[in-house]
Amino acid sequence: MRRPRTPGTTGGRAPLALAVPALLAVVFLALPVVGILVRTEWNELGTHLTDPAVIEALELSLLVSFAALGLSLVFGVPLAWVLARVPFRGKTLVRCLVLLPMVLPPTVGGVALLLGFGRRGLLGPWLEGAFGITLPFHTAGAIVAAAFVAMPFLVISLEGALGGLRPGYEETAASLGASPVRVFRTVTLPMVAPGLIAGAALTWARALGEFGATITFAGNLPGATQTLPLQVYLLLQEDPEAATSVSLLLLAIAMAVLIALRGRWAGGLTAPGAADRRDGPGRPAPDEPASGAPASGAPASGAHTSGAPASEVGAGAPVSGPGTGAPASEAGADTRDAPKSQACTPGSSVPSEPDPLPHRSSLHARLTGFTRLTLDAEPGSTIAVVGPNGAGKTTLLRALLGLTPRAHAELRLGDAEVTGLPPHRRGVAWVPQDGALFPHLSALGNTAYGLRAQGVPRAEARRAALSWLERLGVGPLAHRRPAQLSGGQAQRVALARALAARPRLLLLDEPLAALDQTTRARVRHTLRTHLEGFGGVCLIVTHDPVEAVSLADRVLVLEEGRALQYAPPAEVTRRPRSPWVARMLGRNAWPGTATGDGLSLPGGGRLIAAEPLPAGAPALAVIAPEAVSVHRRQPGGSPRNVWPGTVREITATGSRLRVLINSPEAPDLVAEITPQAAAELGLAEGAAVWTSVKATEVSLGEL
Ligand SMILES: Nc1ncnc2c1ncn2[C@@H]1O[C@H](COP(=O)(O)OP(=O)(O)OP(=O)(O)O)[C@@H](O)[C@H]1O
Repeated sequence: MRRPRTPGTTGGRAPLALAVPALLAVVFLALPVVGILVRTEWNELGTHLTDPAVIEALELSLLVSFAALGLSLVFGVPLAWVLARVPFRGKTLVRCLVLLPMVLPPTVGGVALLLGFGRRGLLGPWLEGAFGITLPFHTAGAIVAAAFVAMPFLVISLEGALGGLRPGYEETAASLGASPVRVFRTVTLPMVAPGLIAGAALTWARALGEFGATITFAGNLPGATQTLPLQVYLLLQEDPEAATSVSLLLLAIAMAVLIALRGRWAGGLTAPGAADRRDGPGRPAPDEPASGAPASGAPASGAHTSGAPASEVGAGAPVSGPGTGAPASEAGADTRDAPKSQACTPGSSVPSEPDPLPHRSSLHARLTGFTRLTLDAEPGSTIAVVGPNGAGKTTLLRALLGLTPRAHAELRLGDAEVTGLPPHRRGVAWVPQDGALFPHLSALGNTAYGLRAQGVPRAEARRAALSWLERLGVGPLAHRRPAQLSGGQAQRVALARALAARPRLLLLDEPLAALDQTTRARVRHTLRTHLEGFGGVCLIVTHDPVEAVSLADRVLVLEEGRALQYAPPAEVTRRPRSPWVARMLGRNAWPGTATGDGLSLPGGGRLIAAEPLPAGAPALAVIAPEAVSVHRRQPGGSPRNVWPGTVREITATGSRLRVLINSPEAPDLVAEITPQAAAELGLAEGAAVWTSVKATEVSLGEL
């Protein structure tokens, strides 16, 4: 069997024109190393390396290199973070400064240090006068010289790792209540650990081998600044064999560091987050039913649809007001005073109930900037946010979190005015599209994160977290890392983590987008069940009409940052206010201008409606696909709207067929018919047909 070709390899022999210089390069690099190995007097090695002067230099080298590493960590880590995360003018200049010691000849670096920190340098007299610190000819000087040349390795390596870390992790941590310092300590640092360790190792190795800047700036004083590389230089003149032995020691240390890193720094450093979710929520994977998971096959729709009146929608105008009678508020009222165990989902096996239910909070938000709308919602209600790509759904969520300058939200949650608060103090939990589970924590650690950030003791936080995981049917997976969870399981853990943080407002960004159809129905059911026990307001961004209708009490339709409609799902289904939302709901939607008897279409056609609008108004006609009749011959009789057409596409939806028909006299029309009817009509793609729609089936609404 032939071995598969590694991507990026030629799969054959290297051409001679490349192979020969490549081989010469290897020889060029290897020869000096071989020279040391060959010329070392192995029987004298012990004597040379145990010489008191060598031991003293080795000790000094270790002290200097570790102290330089410490300095680099203390100053370099924050510098790398600022460079990676904070936009500021002059960043390119700062990056050049960081890189400078790497390209500058070390002796020039030493001269520069003298002019900066030396006795007659810019800062030297002040250091000496105020603190009594003299750097040249002191160990402190050797440390400064080593840190100067070595710190860039740490900064560059860590900045690269931070740049590869998606901000979603840190933003989610903040939304769970973690302060910026806590986020840095518990999320950022662990996730960039490989880059940090690699950078630290190289920094240390570079500091250990430092020569030029040290001898120029700090001098060559035995016991104070004479490190091993300086000792080698000295020995080379007095005792070349001993110099070779000490060189071998430094060579061994350098090789050990490189082998430990295994090429991680030099191009092989993978961005954390790229490999951390081998098969996380981003992967559509079957959702193994965990024990305790709610049974599938439960009804997935119609839980919350209601006939609550549609409220007025418009930019800057409240799209809803408290007390609009949304059904969730009624459901919420049922649970408001109920004991916790009753408020929880019936049927979900919850062994213990250590955590209180989240706060009951209403929502009042007024958004300005790219998003311009006012939103009011009752405690316990769920709002589906829908709209075409670029409508501003994510911007709305990020504005509510206080994470974007593109839109500003004046936000009140219950009695709390949170507008001026930073994201971690708002009580707004966010579940991004991919879940953003922290890859270095188990499902339990992830779920306990918010409570720990809020100061809940570890044992209590973990008990509450386990309870939430069990509620969501993933308790048995508590000790798995995110990479060991299927897409559906990871989504449940992400939801448990958000709910466990006891938010007042819950933001779910396409929570089911990554799941396959079967899993989606099951997770949707779980989600709906658990949202029923949630006392705050929940916003769910979705592109899925079933999700919008089955999960939400109200649907917010966005377009270009404005609210086009904010109404219960039944109202949106019956009277969609935009062609996009009508089509999302599977309806035919024709925009046009109202006439005395129906609609005048932009292409010149006409549509007769039983209940016309005042003439001249821009209007949208909505026709349910089931109301479209398909014929092989021109129909006579009562239908007032009849068009000739051609079948363009036939697709199956459940037990029915959707037939897309083009017509020269009208916009595209979708008809939904039974397979039996299609067979009787002999429908096939390209078939010539007639379509008809009764005037009473045309619903007209103002745009
Ligand atoms: N950081 C940004 N800077 C400038 N424009 C942006 C930025 N982020 C988003 N936009 C723009 O703002 C608009 C709204 O974007 P947003 O991501 O909120 O849309 P969305 O409704 O979530 O879209 P989708 O369904 O594709 O996720 C888009 O036109 C987008 O190009």
